[in-house]
Amino acid sequence: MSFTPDVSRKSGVGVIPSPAPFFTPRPERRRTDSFASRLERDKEVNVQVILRCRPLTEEEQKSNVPRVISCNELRKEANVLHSVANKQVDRVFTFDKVFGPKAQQRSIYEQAISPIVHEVLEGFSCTVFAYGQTGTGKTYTMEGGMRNKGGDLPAEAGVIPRAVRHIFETLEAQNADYNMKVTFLELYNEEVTDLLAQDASSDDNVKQKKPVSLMEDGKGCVVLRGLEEEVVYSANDIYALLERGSSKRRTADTLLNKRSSRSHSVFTITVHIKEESLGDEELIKCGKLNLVDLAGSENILRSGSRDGRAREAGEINKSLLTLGRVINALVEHSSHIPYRDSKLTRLLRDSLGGKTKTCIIATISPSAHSLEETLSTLDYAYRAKNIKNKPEANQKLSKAVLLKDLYLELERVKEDVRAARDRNGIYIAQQRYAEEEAEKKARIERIEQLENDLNLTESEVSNFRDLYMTEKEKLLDVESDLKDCKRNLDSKNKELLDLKENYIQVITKLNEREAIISRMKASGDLNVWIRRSFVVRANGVGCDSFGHLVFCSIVSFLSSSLVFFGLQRISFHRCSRLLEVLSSSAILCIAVGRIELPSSISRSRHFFSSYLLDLPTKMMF
Ligand SMILES: Nc1ncnc2c1ncn2[C@@H]1O[C@H](COP(=O)(O)OP(=O)(O)OP(=O)(O)O)[C@@H](O)[C@H]1O
Repeated sequence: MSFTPDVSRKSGVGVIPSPAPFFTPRPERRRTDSFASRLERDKEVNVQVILRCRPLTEEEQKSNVPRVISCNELRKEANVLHSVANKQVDRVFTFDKVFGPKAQQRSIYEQAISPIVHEVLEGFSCTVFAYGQTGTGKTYTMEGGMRNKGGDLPAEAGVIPRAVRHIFETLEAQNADYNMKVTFLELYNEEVTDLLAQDASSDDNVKQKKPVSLMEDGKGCVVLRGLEEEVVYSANDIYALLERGSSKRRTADTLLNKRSSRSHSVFTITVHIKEESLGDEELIKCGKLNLVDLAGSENILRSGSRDGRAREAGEINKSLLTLGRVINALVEHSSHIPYRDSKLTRLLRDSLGGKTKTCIIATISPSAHSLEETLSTLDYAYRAKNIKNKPEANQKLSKAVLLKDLYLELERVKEDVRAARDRNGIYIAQQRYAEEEAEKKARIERIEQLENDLNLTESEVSNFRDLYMTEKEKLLDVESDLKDCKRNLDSKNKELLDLKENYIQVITKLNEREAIISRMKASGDLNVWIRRSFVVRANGVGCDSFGHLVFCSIVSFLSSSLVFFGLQRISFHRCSRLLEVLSSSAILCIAVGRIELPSSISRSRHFFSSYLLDLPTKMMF
């Protein structure tokens, strides 16, 4: 949470609201980013979530309410176990730290909060906020018992008084040169009021609280115009302010809590600490601790809230619902985070997804009667664990710049005092002042409304931009696919041309072959005649010996082949080659015939005759 209180104590007539000298660093104050700080900026840190389960109240113990929560502090687990009728609930939730009903305020502070306070003293902004159902111990955890009569802290002292003591003790032990301021505000029914402002009316029954306007500077930081900052010099000063502010908080008696807080409260400690000087330049670091006690989420039926109280509870639930929506949007990395939907989320903006280190203390009741609300709190808190913040140390200020600002501030205050003394300022009638104030308020609300609309439009524009970008990406993909297709088509066309060429070649060859075949067919009758004459000589006349067969074959073949080659006009070279083959075949015939004689004569004779008869045809192709 990073909000800037406007420190003008005297808001109203004739007073120029003075800017806070320290809180909004001006551009010229920004120092060149060191490598370390750049690294730091890149660091993302999850929101730390701590679970605290309160003990059963006396009434709950008396009425023997079953306990449904068991906490394992070592394993950082909370187990919800319950069975009613056919319904069985058995769920385990893990958190950064878990504190059971017996956990003491001191151990919670030392284990979970003390390291955060240490970060504040290092110049970071940190937020601790308690969230949970009504009556589960948020105020007890944050405030607890304030102080004993002697000024010591009691055992029930909560996070705020312990943090205050811790800060003072550490700075005193370091003998540090520091200055500390606190603010305390309340957010009730979407109205921010100052809990530290002196009451406008002396009548205790008419407790008019000073309204605070929630605005934004151009850099997204929330500015609280009219919120008083009290300078404090000791822990006791702070306790006194805390007690004063707490007593003004709106509380009510409900069925679930005798002193139920009906508002959200934010207690902020800002500390400026002088650093060891480097050469002539003296630097001042600024740490901020926001301690937030949220109003409890409430089941209106169970809390027994009626009429005004019910409306109040409705407002509380509405703002907590927006907080839930912001958490969901952050966890789901949505493009639009609905911070502007409630003042609570606007106040907590920097603590959720911003530059602040944040710790959420989720408080639950162990009672079976609160099971539904407990499960809701556990789911809520479990989800919040995934929120990432980018903590950044606050800009260090140089002492010279700080002094210049203080002088300017002093001059302004002097002028105001002079004007008041000399009655030299602007004086207007009370009625007119009230009217102008109402007008101003209406204008502020209108601006807020316009800002909301602008935000919505911006989010729509951003959605359209995203859509346009995705469409553009798709178009690029389609274009690249088209290019690939064109390239493929070109290569296929080329292949087709090659195939056509091949086809033409094949057709030409086929035609040539057909021509040869037709020529052969013309000579086919002669072949048949030669074959027949041979068959007559080999089979019909009959060969009385193998020698005779060979002789007949050779003569027959020579004669038929010579006739055939004559017809085919085959070159002499080819003819002589054929003769060579024929003679070697004949010799082979004789050799084979000799081996197989006498039984295989007729078979070999048939074989050789068919083989030799086909040979010229084979040679042709
Ligand atoms: N851990 C605890 N140990 C002892 N008592 C506790 C503890 N937590 C809460 N209580 C007691 O329970 C009661 C309700 O606590 P508290 O008012 O802090 O609840 P709350 O969550 O702030 O409620 P609401 O949202 O209504 O303000 C108080 O009487 C308080 O003392």
